[in-house]
Amino acid sequence: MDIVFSQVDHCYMKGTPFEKVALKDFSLTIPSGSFTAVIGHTGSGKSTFIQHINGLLRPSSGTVQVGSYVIKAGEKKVNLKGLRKEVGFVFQYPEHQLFEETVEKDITFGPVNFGLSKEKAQKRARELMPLVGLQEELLSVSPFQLSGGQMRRVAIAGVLASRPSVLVLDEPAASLDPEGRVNIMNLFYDYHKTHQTTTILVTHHMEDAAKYADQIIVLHNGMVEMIGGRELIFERVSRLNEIGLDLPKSVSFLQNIKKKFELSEVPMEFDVKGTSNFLANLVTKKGE
Ligand SMILES: Nc1ncnc2c1ncn2[C@@H]1O[C@H](COP(=O)(O)OP(=O)(O)OP(=O)(O)O)[C@@H](O)[C@H]1O
Repeated sequence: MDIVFSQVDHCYMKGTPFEKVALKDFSLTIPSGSFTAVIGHTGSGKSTFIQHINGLLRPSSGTVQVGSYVIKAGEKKVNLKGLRKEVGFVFQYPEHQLFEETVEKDITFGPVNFGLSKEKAQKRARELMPLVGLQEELLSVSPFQLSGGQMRRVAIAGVLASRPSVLVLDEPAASLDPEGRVNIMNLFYDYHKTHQTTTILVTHHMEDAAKYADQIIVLHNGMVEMIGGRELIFERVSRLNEIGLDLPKSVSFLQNIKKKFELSEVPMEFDVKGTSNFLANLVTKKGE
């Protein structure tokens, strides 16, 4: 599903002394099936932006279009239930949203609520367990008996169980150790590749933006500061620094190599472990 924002403004507490314009003249397109990273310093508007994608927030002016769903400022008639089935959200600490007596009930809650039969939802839950790295036997236990990492995986399975066309990830690996974060991020990346899900990742981790995203959106003061592929974004080092963002280490390393050896181009492509494909090829060639 393409996602198109056209001249969107969002103002909190409009008409009060606390009025705050959080998005200004926001226009962009997220192509269907892409992996987009959204970066920006604290308060730049990332959360406000993503909450427009499933109608949790509505534009104060302008239009948000998600596939065939159109949310126009001032218009109330939108089929939000249909839209929310299509757009899955994984917030920070998704495990805090678990509430059912068993893992299976938690995973099947969303799809059953959206009208899928209990049997079909249970089948999906069984299929999802290995995909999120959990044993099927855990379906019958209480999610509150599990470890924090397992609970997070249950919550993620619960979002995937509704088979969303768009997956919005708001720092889904928050608080995990480096290995845990790589595992969770690779899970989402594999899911995105297999199902062609339009994936939007909000992150403070520039490395994750470099590693996974086809498109990067940089926000600053509620506005789209930059939008484009890695090469385009990471070339603008001084502007990124000005707005409080650092280059990912892997990217600055590659740029130093480019400068030192006076290379015309060094492709900014990384495998899922974050290894530069360019450097890996060089090493292989040298060893041949
Ligand atoms: N409910 C609200 N009421 C009033 N102002 C708000 C509200 N939510 C956010 N804001 C303000 O809107 C601006 C954008 O906030 P937003 O949470 O979208 O930024 P963010 O980039 O997601 O920040 P962070 O990285 O800290 O999560 C900030 O100035 C924030 O203080």
